[in-house]
Amino acid sequence: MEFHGSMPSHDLTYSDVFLIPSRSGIRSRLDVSLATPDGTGATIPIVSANMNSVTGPGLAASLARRGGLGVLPQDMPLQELGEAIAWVKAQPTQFDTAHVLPSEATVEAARQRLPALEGHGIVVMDGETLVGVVPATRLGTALADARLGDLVHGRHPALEADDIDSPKAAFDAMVAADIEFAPVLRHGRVVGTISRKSAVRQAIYTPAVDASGRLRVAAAVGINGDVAAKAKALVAAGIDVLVVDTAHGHQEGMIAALAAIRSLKLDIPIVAGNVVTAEGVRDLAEAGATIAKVGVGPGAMCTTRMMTAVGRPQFSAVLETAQAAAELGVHVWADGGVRYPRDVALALAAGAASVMIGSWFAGTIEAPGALQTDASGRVYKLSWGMASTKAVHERFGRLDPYELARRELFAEGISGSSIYLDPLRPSVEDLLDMITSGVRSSFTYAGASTVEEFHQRARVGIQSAAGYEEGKALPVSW
Ligand SMILES: NC(=O)C1=CN([C@@H]2O[C@H](COP(=O)(O)OP(=O)(O)OC[C@H]3O[C@@H](n4cnc5c(N)ncnc54)[C@H](OP(=O)(O)O)[C@@H]3O)[C@@H](O)[C@H]2O)C=CC1
Ligand SMILES: Nc1nc2c(ncn2[C@@H]2O[C@H](COP(=O)(O)O)[C@@H](O)[C@H]2O)c(=O)[nH]1
Ligand SMILES: [K+]
Repeated sequence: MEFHGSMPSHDLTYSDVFLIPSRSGIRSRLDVSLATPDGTGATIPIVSANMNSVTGPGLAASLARRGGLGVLPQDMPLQELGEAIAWVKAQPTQFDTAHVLPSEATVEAARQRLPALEGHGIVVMDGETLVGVVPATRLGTALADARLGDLVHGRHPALEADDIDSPKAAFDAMVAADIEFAPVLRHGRVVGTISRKSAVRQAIYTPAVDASGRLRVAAAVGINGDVAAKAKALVAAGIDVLVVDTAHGHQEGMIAALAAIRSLKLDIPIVAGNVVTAEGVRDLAEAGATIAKVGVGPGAMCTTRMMTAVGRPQFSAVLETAQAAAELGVHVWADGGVRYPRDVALALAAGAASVMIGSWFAGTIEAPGALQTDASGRVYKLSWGMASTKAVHERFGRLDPYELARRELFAEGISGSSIYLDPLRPSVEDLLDMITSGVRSSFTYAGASTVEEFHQRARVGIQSAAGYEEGKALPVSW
């Protein structure tokens, strides 16, 4: 990356900067590879944050199916983590995971899973028997206490897995049957679902899979307790990447945790953070991390900057740490503060190998937790910071009340935030479409066909607040 003009002496965040187009030999945005060079096997440079409101098994599977990587949070009990990892590994790579409910379930229960929007549906099953399909749009008009079984009318067409020899064949079959969405069967058993959109996605994305062809997944550990034992258990459960995570990653406790993990000689990428300086990256790399997680304070749920003044504008944090990482042959994940596809492009321009997204993904169908509806009918999910009073309470609820009260005093995050689903992009996959199409386009503007080339070729300028404002669309006349 190079600055257009001179490099400023003050630190910059994503809104302060923009990308300048340069002569390009890339003819199509589809000629761009978004695969990350960080050794995680992800085919798009997107990871989901290890936050309880963001990454559960459902989101991790959908993300990996489109080439990204979900990081399960350190707060899940080990047994639950093991089950979540096994569940992700058992999900189809080619088809979507079905939203299954029994015929006795109510419309209300279904509404907590899916918004009443086209392209989605509930597969109604009693045990192994397929009863039928309720398109999600039907949930908008049905009575809340109606049984799903009573909403199944006629036989909704299903697709035979073995008949679908290409995404286009699946798409065409749905057009011919005049449906947006179908269950997929193999030998009479439901093996997943497919929609017109997911058929198109299948042709564009490459799933992130392990050596056995199963979806990849990561999990996080903190720095306290028997870190090595937990890391070992997670690797035995099947994780592909380990994340060692704490607010202040440049501390002796982290170095000791990494030393304990190093002694296990695990053959997977080890991510550690969070840091925002070159020295931080050097110390983590020396202790055994292959990826440094970068970002203190940019997160949407994060109050660290206002509580402590500590942190660093994220563009400069990524730029400095990525330069240090490149010298050491390690990588950087840019963690936090991403609100638009442009932020992902700028994090990659600054040298990040992957970009971690939290709160934006909390407002999706796949995020953990039930959908809620506000007084005006808008659908949202709850989110909260991992250092918030709520998270601390859940993490240490089993402790002695005095110890819990002591820890709650140190909260550095928001406990209750409503993240609204975008009616045009209710699924994490819709957000991935938006992000990756934006970033593919950024790459071609820079004449780059890979993440490494983008690191080399990106030209970044500095803009005023008015410059940033000018870039926004104006949905109403002025
Ligand atoms: N990226 C960011 O900006 C931030 C992210 N977070 C996220 O919140 C979650 C919880 O993290 P965390 O609070 O570190 O909890 P952890 O359970 O990982 O514990 C952190 C350990 O470090 C010690 N410590 C020393 N100084 C600090 C400090 N300034 N802040 C926090 N701990 C410190 C703590 O001791 P003691 O409690 O006795 O002080 C404790 O032993 C993580 O997922 C983390 O990523 C949290 C804050 C900022
Ligand atoms: N200071 C805090 N940081 C937090 C907390 N919970 C999460 N985080 C960090 O934010 C990113 C995600 O950022 P987002 O803008 O995409 O939401 C996450 O990975 C953590 O590093 C918190 O309670 N306090
Ligand atoms: K913030």
